[in-house]
Amino acid sequence: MPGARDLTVELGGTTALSGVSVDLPRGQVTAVVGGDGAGKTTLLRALLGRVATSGGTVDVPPPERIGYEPSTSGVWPTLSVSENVEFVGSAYGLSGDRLRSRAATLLATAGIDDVPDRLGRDLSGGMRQKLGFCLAMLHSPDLLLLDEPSTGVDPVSRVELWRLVTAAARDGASVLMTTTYLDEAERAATVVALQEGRVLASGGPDDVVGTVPGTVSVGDDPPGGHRAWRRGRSFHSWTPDGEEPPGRPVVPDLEDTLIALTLARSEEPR
Ligand SMILES: Nc1ncnc2c1ncn2[C@@H]1O[C@H](COP(=O)(O)OP(=O)(O)OP(=O)(O)O)[C@@H](O)[C@H]1O
Repeated sequence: MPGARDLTVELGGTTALSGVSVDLPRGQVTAVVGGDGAGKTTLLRALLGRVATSGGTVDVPPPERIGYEPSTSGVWPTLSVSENVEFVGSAYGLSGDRLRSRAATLLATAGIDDVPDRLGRDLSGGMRQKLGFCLAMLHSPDLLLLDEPSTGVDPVSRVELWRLVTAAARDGASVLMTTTYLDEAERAATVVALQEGRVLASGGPDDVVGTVPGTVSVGDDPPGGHRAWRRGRSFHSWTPDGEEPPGRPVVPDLEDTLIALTLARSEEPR
């Protein structure tokens, strides 16, 4: 199965990844989540072989069977939509009717088949990300790596992008996407949460939620201390085992879980 084992990457004196493992089964979406600097992009770059690893192994298809959408979308700003397709398609060795029919299907599914002459730089953020996705998919890759495809995209376009991502998996690709949106990650088959280059949690979303130690509780008022966070109009907080929760216990969602795990880890003896 494609994936990586015990990956360690050092970048300019920083340990960007430390002992990270990820399985990438065909037909499944794996979501990599984590805050700024957690190591998400480095993981993608290590899978692509674009960054030197100092430990661990990577097992992925050959480069021509991988599709990659960088966080900047990969769309060429001074080329039109059609020109982007032709340019990227030719880099994959696609041309003529084969390229045209593949591109037509992808662009229509993405809902961006009506602006063939618009320049990349004149597309809205959501349209640009959707075109970037189509470009990464042109050659029907076996492994699709998407770096924050939905960041800065409006909620409707995010739903459409998610539909494209799941369709790619349904067609048999292994899909790995990084995201800062936990509602998206909750719908993936597997979530890998990174923190400071290490795996904070990994598994099916429900399994990850089940790993919270202690209690997550909800209350209307901030309970004070650093163990509380705002959720809508309420405050959630995490309490270690053996301590009285300040509010009513709730079943945590993925967001609560990752905050609680981070708090629990920060209180572990070093
Ligand atoms: N070229 C580099 N030289 C030195 N350190 C780097 C380099 N690239 C990344 N890093 C560091 O490696 C760590 C992981 O960075 P990475 O870009 O993978 O995180 P990320 O989770 O993708 O974050 P973001 O969402 O902010 O891009 C960070 O501490 C970052 O500062």
